[in-house]
Amino acid sequence: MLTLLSQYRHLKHVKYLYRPLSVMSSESRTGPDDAKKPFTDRFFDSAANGNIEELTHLLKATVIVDERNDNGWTGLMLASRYGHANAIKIFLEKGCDVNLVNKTGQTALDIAQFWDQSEATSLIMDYVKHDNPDKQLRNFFSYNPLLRCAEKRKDTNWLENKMREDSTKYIAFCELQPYVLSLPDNKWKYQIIRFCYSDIQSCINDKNLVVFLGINKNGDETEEQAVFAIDVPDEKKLKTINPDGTLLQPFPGSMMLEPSEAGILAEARTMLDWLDRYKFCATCGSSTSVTEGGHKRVCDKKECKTNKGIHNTCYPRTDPSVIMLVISLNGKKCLLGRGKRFPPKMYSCLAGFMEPGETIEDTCRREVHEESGIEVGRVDYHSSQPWPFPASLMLGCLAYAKTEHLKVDEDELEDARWFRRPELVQMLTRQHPEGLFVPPEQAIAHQIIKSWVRKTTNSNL
Ligand SMILES: NC(=O)c1ccc[n+]([C@@H]2O[C@H](COP(=O)([O-])OP(=O)(O)OC[C@H]3O[C@@H](n4cnc5c(N)ncnc54)[C@H](O)[C@@H]3O)[C@@H](O)[C@H]2O)c1
Ligand SMILES: [Mg+2]
Ligand SMILES: [Mg+2]
Ligand SMILES: [Mg+2]
Ligand SMILES: [Zn+2]
Repeated sequence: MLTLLSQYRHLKHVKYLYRPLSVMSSESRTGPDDAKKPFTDRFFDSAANGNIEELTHLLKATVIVDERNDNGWTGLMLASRYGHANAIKIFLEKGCDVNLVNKTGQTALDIAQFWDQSEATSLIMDYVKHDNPDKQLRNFFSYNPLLRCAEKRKDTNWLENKMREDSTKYIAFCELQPYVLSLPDNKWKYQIIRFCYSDIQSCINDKNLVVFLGINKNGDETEEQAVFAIDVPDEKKLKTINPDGTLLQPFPGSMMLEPSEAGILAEARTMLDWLDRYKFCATCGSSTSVTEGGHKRVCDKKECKTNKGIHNTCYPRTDPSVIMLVISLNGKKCLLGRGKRFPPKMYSCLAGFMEPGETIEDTCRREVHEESGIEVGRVDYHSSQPWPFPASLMLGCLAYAKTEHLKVDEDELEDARWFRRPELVQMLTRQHPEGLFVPPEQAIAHQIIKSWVRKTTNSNL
């Protein structure tokens, strides 16, 4: 507590550091000349000054809601710094990204709290709470809005009726790529197309893989709108039903889906992949039949061991993997590596699959040691993320190093390095002088790195 207080006292003296340059200059530059200023300057000034009329006008034009100034500040951050509630409401209504950090690693919420802007703080907190009622960090691919209704999977009549109901929706995949509409003017660029039974009927036959994904929570409750995923191997069939659609590549395509769409994709893609690749009984090699709305495969050979009792080989698989940010002995540096297949200049957290009989903590220690030679002591859990390529569950951790000397496993990594906090901020905000960067915000690696950077905002690193 004492340390926290002394840190805070120290910071009170350096508050001026957070004063954005564009605001300082704007104070002497109001009046008729304003219209001549570059668009982005006017945008940042109107956010900082709470000029609602100008802000609304500019946001209708070319300025995008998450535009950043030279210090990495967004309009929301500036409005939060000066407590302009109405400007904050506009940014939130426009779907701005509340998670972005500026060059000093602060989010708009951090800034509002730091400057004691109580209305701004509660507006952003309410927004985050609404978006995420349990207030825990949620990662991309985890926002599946469907109620899975596992109890309905065994009700064959219910499922068969649901498949044919008018309100039921189908999302279609071809080679594990969803059939989507492109939304060029949106922040999220693609939407998965929903087909009705009458649209897709011609594609359903005995051979098609179909999975019951769940019930749409937002639909009319009396209607119980069911959602299914269907594999349609022939793209041309989909084109005849809806010529405006296209197939979405996993990278970077699926990262450009609206988060709830990406959540549905995470369930559907892993399920269809499993159904397609696990056609035979793992115990006796016989063919299997799909049951329980696509969530189970049962061996066709009656006498097979798997038909007595419950066997995990009948159910879809999920492969737990750890992903960890290793923090140096003195707490000032973090370890990132470059996988051999990464895009040039990208560095990320080390990661690896869990082995049978291991704890999460021990997997972190083993994988870090294998890949970098570093010994890890304490491991803290951070958050998790479904990673449907094809069936990983990423378990994100912070791992505290006991040693510093690197011995990189050249079979897996091209490079691994210790990075200091200022460099990580540059990499997160894509302002690194050598062009180095970390994965995008949709990846859990980005969120773990960002949360360490945020946690250490007030320290002298
Ligand atoms: N979401 C993210 O931010 C993020 C970032 C990095 C890695 N990942 C994912 O983490 C996962 C694990 O990382 P990694 O590849 O470094 O693991 P890793 O370090 O354990 O090395 C991969 C090797 O592990 C072996 N392996 C053991 N179990 C496996 C399984 N179930 N599936 C495939 N290979 C298995 C294979 O020999 C493979 O070549 C990958 O799926 C990767 O896509 C996600
Ligand atoms: Mg690895
Ligand atoms: Mg490894
Ligand atoms: Mg491994
Ligand atoms: Zn069998």
